[in-house]
Amino acid sequence: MAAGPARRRGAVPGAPAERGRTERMVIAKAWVLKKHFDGFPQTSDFDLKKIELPDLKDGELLLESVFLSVDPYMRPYSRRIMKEGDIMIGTQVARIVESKNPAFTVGAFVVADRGWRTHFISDGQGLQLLPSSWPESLPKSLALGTIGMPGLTAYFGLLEVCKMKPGETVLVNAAAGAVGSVVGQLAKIGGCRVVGCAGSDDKVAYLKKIGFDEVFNYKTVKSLDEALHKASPDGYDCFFDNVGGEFASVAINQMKKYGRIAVCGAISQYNDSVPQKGPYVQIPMIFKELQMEGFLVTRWNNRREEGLQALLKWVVEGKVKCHEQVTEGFENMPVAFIGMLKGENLGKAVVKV
Ligand SMILES: NC(=O)C1=CN([C@@H]2O[C@H](COP(=O)(O)OP(=O)(O)OC[C@H]3O[C@@H](n4cnc5c(N)ncnc54)[C@H](OP(=O)(O)O)[C@@H]3O)[C@@H](O)[C@H]2O)C=CC1
Ligand SMILES: CCCCCCC/C=C/C=O
Repeated sequence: MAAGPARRRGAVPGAPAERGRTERMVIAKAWVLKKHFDGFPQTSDFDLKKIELPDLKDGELLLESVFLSVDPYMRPYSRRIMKEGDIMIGTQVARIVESKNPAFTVGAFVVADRGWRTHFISDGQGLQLLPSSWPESLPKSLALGTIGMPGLTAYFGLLEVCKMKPGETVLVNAAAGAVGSVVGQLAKIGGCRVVGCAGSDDKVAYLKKIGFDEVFNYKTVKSLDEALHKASPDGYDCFFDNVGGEFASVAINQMKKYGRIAVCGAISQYNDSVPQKGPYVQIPMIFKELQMEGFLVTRWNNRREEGLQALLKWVVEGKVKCHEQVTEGFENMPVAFIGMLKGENLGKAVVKV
């Protein structure tokens, strides 16, 4: 790893999860969506609840979350799949603390998809054990980032959607984030020239350190169009778009003929109450004969192991560097989520319970 985890300044260390134990009674804490987000999420949109967990039945296990992920998709998905009062969606690295299921050993770590909660009971379905070759020295939180869903998004988006080839020029925005930082490093491994854009000078410095060829702060350049042109006067073969909106509208005009655009995310639009209007993509698409493809990482669920093994190997070999923005304390989940949407994270934003 290039750098150790960054601790959010001013974060309140989390109190240990409450265990009102009589025999095995566990009281889980969970964050629920109190009110659907309207514009930018507010801490008042969330409520912290306590849930008493029942005793384990045969075949079940009790898990405690150790790290939880805060991801941009939670913002648009909340409207699509959640109702007010639901526990916030999300994934965690969790440790098995009790097991009445012979397939799962106490002490093992898994990636689970059980939302913003400190403890939960599972029958084992859907739990993903960390790869057996995971080195003891490697932070398990990386299973939510570089060696997890965001890393897989970079891997499949570049290989299968951008179809990058050695010698090509790749553009990626939100480049210092969980997906973008992996996109740039994989593109370098693949023999490409990489241009990245990020929203602070610290992020720009980090991207240079991990091998990006050209980087700029999109918030301080006078003209995005000029900055993109200066970074690659011949244009771009591949554009891995994490941002959408105005950035994408400008960048599309700098694509080379037959360029490929992987539409991965549109974070600049997730908090809009009123949808943004054009410019529209058709004219550059036609005259540059571009391919533009939206994708969800889940399309390659059947190749998850392949992707994770490749990412783990590159991380262990030091070819892919990782940075994490660790917020301490389950109580700070909403703060960490909102901070990530504001761009406060360098690398993957996670919460340590
Ligand atoms: N299609 C798929 O399957 C998946 C898609 N995604 C998408 O990939 C993108 C990146 O996700 P992830 O790496 O997890 O998140 P990041 O770790 O990159 O965190 C989000 C970053 O987005 C940037 N950002 C926030 N608001 C804006 C804005 N208005 N304009 C430009 N940049 C902004 C900020 O960086 P900065 O300081 O540079 O502005 C912020 O740090 C998201 O759009 C997400 O939805 C993620 C996973 C899977
Ligand atoms: C349970 C994890 C689901 C991950 C799906 C990620 C799709 C992301 C889309 C946009 O951010």
